[in-house]
Amino acid sequence: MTIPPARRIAVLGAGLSGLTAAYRLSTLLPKSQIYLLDGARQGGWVKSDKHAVSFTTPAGERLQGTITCEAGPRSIRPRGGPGAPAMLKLIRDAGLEDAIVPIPSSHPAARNRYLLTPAGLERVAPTPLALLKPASASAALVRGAALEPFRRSPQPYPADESVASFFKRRFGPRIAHIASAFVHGIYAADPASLSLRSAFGILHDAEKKYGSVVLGMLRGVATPEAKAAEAAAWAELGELGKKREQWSMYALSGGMQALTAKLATEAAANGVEVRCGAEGRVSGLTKTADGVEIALPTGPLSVSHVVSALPPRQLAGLAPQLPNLTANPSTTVGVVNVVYPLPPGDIHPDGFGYLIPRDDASQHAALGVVFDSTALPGTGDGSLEGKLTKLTVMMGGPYWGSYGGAAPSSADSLVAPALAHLQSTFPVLRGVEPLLVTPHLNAECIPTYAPGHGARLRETHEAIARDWDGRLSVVGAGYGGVSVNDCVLGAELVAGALGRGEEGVTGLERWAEWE
Ligand SMILES: C=Cc1c2[nH]c(c1C)Cc1[nH]c(c(CCC(=O)O)c1C)Cc1[nH]c(c(C)c1CCC(=O)O)Cc1[nH]c(c(C)c1C=C)C2
Repeated sequence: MTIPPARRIAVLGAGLSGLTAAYRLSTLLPKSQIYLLDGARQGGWVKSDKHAVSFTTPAGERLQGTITCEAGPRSIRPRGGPGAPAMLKLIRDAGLEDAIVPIPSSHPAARNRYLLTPAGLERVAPTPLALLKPASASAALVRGAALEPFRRSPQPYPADESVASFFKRRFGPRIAHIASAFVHGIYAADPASLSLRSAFGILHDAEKKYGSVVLGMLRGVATPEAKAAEAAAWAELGELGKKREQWSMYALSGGMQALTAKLATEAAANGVEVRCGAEGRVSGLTKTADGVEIALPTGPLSVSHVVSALPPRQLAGLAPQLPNLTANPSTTVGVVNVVYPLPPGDIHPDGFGYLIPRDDASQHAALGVVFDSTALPGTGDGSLEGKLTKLTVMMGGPYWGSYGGAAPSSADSLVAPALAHLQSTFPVLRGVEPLLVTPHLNAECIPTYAPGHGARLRETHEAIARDWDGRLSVVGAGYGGVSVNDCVLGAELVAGALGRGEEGVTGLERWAEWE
């Protein structure tokens, strides 16, 4: 049964998820009044800062221009689940197709990713040369993969477990240690605190179905229905869907903020009322007979439906009866952009960057380094490209939590350890003055899905459906994935359902049958 589309909808939170929901609702329900409310800045963790720089090259050439540094997400994946076509469709619909900067699969950033081990930087690829070095990480990965199919699975098979326990069980402690680097590079989390099923569900499914991760990956675990749905989503994108097959990732000219800024502009042009900053600070939600009353500094706002794109913990403060919203911690990440007046080739190997397994750079609390100049060419540095080197040091996460330390109180205190870390990896930088150093302390920016997350989402779904009369939906990284694609997908699913006039949309329907 369908009900008439809601007429007054408030979206809480103006990060990527909230902006996507508000923009899409404004296109699907042009006669409805949409509000976008956020007590902080528009854009959330997406922040592309422009900086003017001028410098003299080692050859004596005087250069000046503007460069873009990302404090948050910087690249997008054109594959890997239904979020990928959803993101590309959003970009196209918002009129940003021309801003896409594809990174082809043949590009060094796509081919070369490194691990920093006590022996130095090692390319993650099972090259014959690496395999001849028994101590190399690549050789360990190949050995681990060869032995994995012969390991037994526990009976009964666990409903969920931590990523650390899974890797130790299936591959042994050496590979579990290497895997910590990949967990740092996506979740900035301690593998012992992260749910395998919610973070790397494909590994859980592979072992459960085939008794072996390696066999499962070779045979594939996606259901025919999921494959068909994804193929249809790509087909709907026509030429663009075809073109992306050649890309390993893509970025946006002007940086990721080009997307959030465009969504905000388009939403406002479609009549969305945007209130960000003090006037958008929501202090309470009350269910009424025919909708929801939102407490704002300027007085109550009555709407027929609320879409929360707030972090679950923040929503818990507004709807304390809802279960499980405070079950997951979030991790704080230090992001330090450093720009040197040297060409990238003088500093680092060609590639995307490197990750660091647990403890291998603990004195700097370093998780990894992105080689921005080579990873994201063509995103806004114009004539300075190739003349300077932009690096981003990612720090903190579990080092400021379960690994034992505490988060620093200011972003400025990240500068010294970030520079020391770069100098220890690249001795050529000792004595080179950076052109620019911009530290950011992104407090509680990535949720760590604790084991059992999926089952808790099912309970939250049931509670919203039962207690909110179809008036509340939830979207955002706190629920169904931390990538920008996941954020867009969650918001699109909710906006699409509301746009079709569907009843009782919680945003957590995907977990309704979770076992
Ligand atoms: C070192 C810290 C981090 C780096 N990136 C992130 C952190 C915490 C954040 C991040 N990276 C990825 C995601 C999810 C998906 C997305 O939005 O695209 C998030 C939230 C993607 C990702 N990055 C790496 C891997 C293996 C993945 C998974 C998907 C893929 O293969 O692209 C590796 C990686 N991350 C960082 C570096 C330096 C690095 C590899 C060298 C930085």
